[in-house]
Amino acid sequence: MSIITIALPSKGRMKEDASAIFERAGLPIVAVGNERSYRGKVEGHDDIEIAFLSASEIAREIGAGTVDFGVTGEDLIREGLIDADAKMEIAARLGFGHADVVVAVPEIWLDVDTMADLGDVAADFRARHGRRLQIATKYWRLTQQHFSSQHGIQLYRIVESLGATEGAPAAGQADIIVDITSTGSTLKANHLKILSDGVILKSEACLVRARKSEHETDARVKKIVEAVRSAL
Ligand SMILES: Nc1ncnc2c1ncn2[C@@H]1O[C@H](COP(=O)(O)OP(=O)(O)OP(=O)(O)O)[C@@H](O)[C@H]1O
Ligand SMILES: O=P(O)(O)OC[C@H]1O[C@H](OP(=O)(O)OP(=O)(O)O)[C@H](O)[C@@H]1O
Repeated sequence: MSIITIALPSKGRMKEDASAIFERAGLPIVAVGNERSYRGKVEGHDDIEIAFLSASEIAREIGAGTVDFGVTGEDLIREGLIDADAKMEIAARLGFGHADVVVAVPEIWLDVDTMADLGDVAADFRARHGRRLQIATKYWRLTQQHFSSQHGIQLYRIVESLGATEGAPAAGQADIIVDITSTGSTLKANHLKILSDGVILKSEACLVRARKSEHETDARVKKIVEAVRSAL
């Protein structure tokens, strides 16, 4: 019988919650070898293999179809995969790892409250400042979709930020940001405000299935989804 592979977070904020859900689903996970091993099994199910990977790697492996299921954030899936819906299905939203991907601007931009206002700012930016509006983010794809496709804003430049994104405007590295927020305290501490229509994605941890034709005739696939859903 073929092996079904499930990728779970090996570290970080989603690790414990992901394991707990599988435990409640009646699919208790045990490490193969010692505690530090990146391979696991599901007790009593020799045909299921667990791969412990980082949350962003899980998105990539789902896209490549090298694993059957994964638990990761929807933000990482939609940012990491071109045409995500063709490659994967969100089988369950798991109720943890909540974070919103948002557009935030300096609080002192008093007359900028919407994406349309921001579009006006972007259009004037070069004339006023001699350069394009700069957006600090690690979410390139989501930013481009939201600005260009959804709001028709083309005049901007993305400045890649790999951390402390909220500090970029004060540091003069960018004018505004696109990043995740959960409590909002980091935005507040950096005097940034979310635009009223600036929520790009409401993300949470999801059970994601790679779309593979062999899943259609595999009863185990349906069983895993049902077990996880029943644990929520
Ligand atoms: N406050 C938060 N800060 C960062 N990520 C959060 C937060 N709340 C929820 N998340 C979610 O957690 C996921 C990222 O988790 P984690 O930081 O463990 O992954 P990762 O370790 O960053 O992966 P990698 O190491 O490859 O970058 C994302 O889906 C993100 O939306
Ligand atoms: O809205 P808040 O509750 O303030 O959370 C949002 C912040 O948390 C995350 O950073 P974190 O310090 O966790 O580091 P990371 O991005 O490297 O995971 C995220 O990148 C934001 O900066």
